[in-house]
Amino acid sequence: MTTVQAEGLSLRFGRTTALEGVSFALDDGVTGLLGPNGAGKTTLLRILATAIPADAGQLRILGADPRGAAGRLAVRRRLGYLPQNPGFHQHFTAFEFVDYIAILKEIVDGRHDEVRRVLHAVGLDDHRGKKIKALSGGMRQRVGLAATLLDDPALVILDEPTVGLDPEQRLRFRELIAHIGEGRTVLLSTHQTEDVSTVCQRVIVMNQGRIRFEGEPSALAAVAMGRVWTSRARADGALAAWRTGNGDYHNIGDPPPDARLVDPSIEDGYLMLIDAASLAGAA
Ligand SMILES: Nc1ncnc2c1ncn2[C@@H]1O[C@H](COP(=O)(O)OP(=O)(O)OP(=O)(O)O)[C@@H](O)[C@H]1O
Repeated sequence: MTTVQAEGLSLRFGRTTALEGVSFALDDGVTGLLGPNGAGKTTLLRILATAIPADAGQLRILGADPRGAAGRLAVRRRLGYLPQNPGFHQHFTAFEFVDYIAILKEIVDGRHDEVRRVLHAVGLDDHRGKKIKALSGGMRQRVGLAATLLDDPALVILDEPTVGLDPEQRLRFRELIAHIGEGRTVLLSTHQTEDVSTVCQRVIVMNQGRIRFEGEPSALAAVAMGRVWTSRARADGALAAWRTGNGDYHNIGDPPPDARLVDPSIEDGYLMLIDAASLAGAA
């Protein structure tokens, strides 16, 4: 069974169209959700997490329709959601925070064992007695991730969990996400194309409330095939160009006839997909 099936989801906040006709399907494995600021990623995740309803469209999550109270409850029982700002209680220990979420989730039998299990799963055995305020950003994110894993959810929704982490913490966090994606459905919102290339089997790109791409990461890179080249000097007419470590310029756009074409990356494909204004901003 497809975990998530969305058809034509739309949502407006006053005059702002946050989502417009969004359709996609999610299955087991990790799917990355990429898009610039304001693309509609968080709004979409909140709808999938049943925190807010869409104005229009059809949605089935784990076979249930979240428009009705019974459907919402069925989804929530099998869902793990890590919002952008999980609202950690700074004076709680890691154990107390996850236990608090376990209480809210109405886990009754073996609750403390379950809290220990998820803290172990994210590598926090040695830190569970530490106060949240004393943990590093990466460890704090792991506490949040532990809470999303309570009761072994079938669908895990993570909103920009790698923001603010240093490279090593990001690497460790990616390893955890890859592991979590084995045998369940994970939707990972991110600004980092590297998150997508390292752990995602599929990727969705959003911009201005619409889906611009859905497919495998390699297919996202292929969007820029024949449109990426290097040059000694900044190329005229490139949509985006930046100087690389060896002093050459990396250019995206319509190449001149004698251009030294290079294989595009996922980032190149992503930049090709979003609009010219965003490309100018990225240059
Ligand atoms: N509660 C709200 N009230 C009014 N407008 C909102 C609300 N939530 C989101 N929006 C607007 O909807 C659009 C989509 O916002 P959203 O937060 O979903 O984007 P995003 O892709 O998650 O951005 P970011 O990467 O910056 O987190 C934006 O224009 C935003 O200002």
